[in-house]
Amino acid sequence: MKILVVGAGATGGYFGALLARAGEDVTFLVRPARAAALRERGLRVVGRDEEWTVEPRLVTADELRESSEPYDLVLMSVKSTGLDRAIEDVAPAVGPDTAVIPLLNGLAHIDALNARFGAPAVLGGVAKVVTTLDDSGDIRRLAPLAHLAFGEQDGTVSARVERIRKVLEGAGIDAPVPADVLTAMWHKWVFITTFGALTSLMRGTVGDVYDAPGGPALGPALLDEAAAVAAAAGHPVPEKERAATLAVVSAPGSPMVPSLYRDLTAGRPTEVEHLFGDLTSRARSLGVPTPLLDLATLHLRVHQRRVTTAGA
Ligand SMILES: NC(=O)C1=CN([C@@H]2O[C@H](COP(=O)(O)OP(=O)(O)OC[C@H]3O[C@@H](n4cnc5c(N)ncnc54)[C@H](OP(=O)(O)O)[C@@H]3O)[C@@H](O)[C@H]2O)C=CC1
Ligand SMILES: CC(C)(CO)C(=O)C(=O)O
Repeated sequence: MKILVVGAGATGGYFGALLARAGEDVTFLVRPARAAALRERGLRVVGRDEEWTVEPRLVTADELRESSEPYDLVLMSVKSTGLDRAIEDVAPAVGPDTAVIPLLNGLAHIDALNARFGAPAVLGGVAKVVTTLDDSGDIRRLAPLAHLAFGEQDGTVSARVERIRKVLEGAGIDAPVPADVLTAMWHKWVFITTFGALTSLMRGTVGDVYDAPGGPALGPALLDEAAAVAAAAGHPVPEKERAATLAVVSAPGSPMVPSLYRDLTAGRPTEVEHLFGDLTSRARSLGVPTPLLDLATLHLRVHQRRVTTAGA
C-alpha cells in the first residue's frame, strides 16, 4: 500500500514513523524547511524511554505535481490552519482509488475534503496520541497512546477499510473501526473542546485548575455545554465517554494539557476557529447556550489576533 503522510509533525510524523519502521511504503509530503531538517537529522521519535530514527522518504508539493502516480492512502495530518493549502498541495496524489484519512481534531475538515476530493474518497478519522515537536524537530511522545480510529463515512466496513486496518495494526497502531466514525469524531471534538477550554481559559494544567478552590466545577460545566451541542446535532455522548472525559479533566495534580494549550502558551496560532468557532456557531444554529465555550472562543480569538497581527 503506497502511503502519503501530509505533514511530518507531531501526529503525522509519529504515525508515519511507526508505519515506516514496520516496513510500509511511506512518503511524507513536507515543505522545504521541514524537508531540509529531516534530511539532516532523520525523523526521530523520542521520549518515554525510547529513541529511534527512520530515514523518511520525502516529497515536496512541487515534486508531487511533476509525478502523476496516485497513492493508495493519504493521511492528512496538518493543523486546520494549514488545511486549505495542504489540500491543494496533496491533490496530485489523490486518484480515483485513493483513500484519504484526516487526523485533525474537529469536524469541518470533512466538508472541505469532501468538496475537493468527493465524499467516497474521504474516510473519517480520530487520532489519539500525545505527541509534540520538540525544539530539535523530533517527535516527542508524552504518553503511550497510538490510536487511530477510522472508517467510511457511511459506516460500511469496506475491503479498503480492512486492508488499511491490517497495515495500521501491523505497525503497532491501535486501529478500531467504529460503527459510526462521524459520531466518534463528534465525541472526540466534545472531549478536546472541554479539555482545551479548561486549560486555555485558566492557563494551567488540569491539576492547576482542579486543585484551586472552585476549580473542580469547571470541567463538568464545560463538558455539559459541549455535550449538549453534540446531542442537539444528533450525536449524544454516551455515559461511558462522559465519564472518561470527566476523569481526564477532574484529576488532582494532573500535568495534562492538550496540543491547543501547548500552541497557546508557546505564542503560536491555535485551531480556534476549527475547534471552538465551529462548535459555538453550530450551538447558535441549534439554539444551545454555550456561555463558557463562547468565553473560551473569545479568549483564543484575542490570542489569535495578537499573534497573527504580530506575524503580519
Ligand atoms: N499533537 C497531538 O497530540 C494531537 C493532535 N491532533 C490533531 O492533529 C492535527 C495535527 O496536529 P499536530 O500533528 O499536532 O500539528 P503539527 O503542527 O505538529 O504538525 C503539522 C505539520 O503539518 C505541516 N504542514 C502544514 N502545511 C503543510 C503543507 N501544505 N504541506 C506539507 N506539510 C504541511 C507542518 O509543517 P511545517 O514545518 O512546514 O510548518 C507541521 O509539521 C491537529 O488538528 C490536532 O488538533 C490530534 C490528536 C493528538
Ligand atoms: C488530547 C489529545 C492528546 C488526545 O489525542 C489531543 O487530541 C490533543 O492534544 O490535541
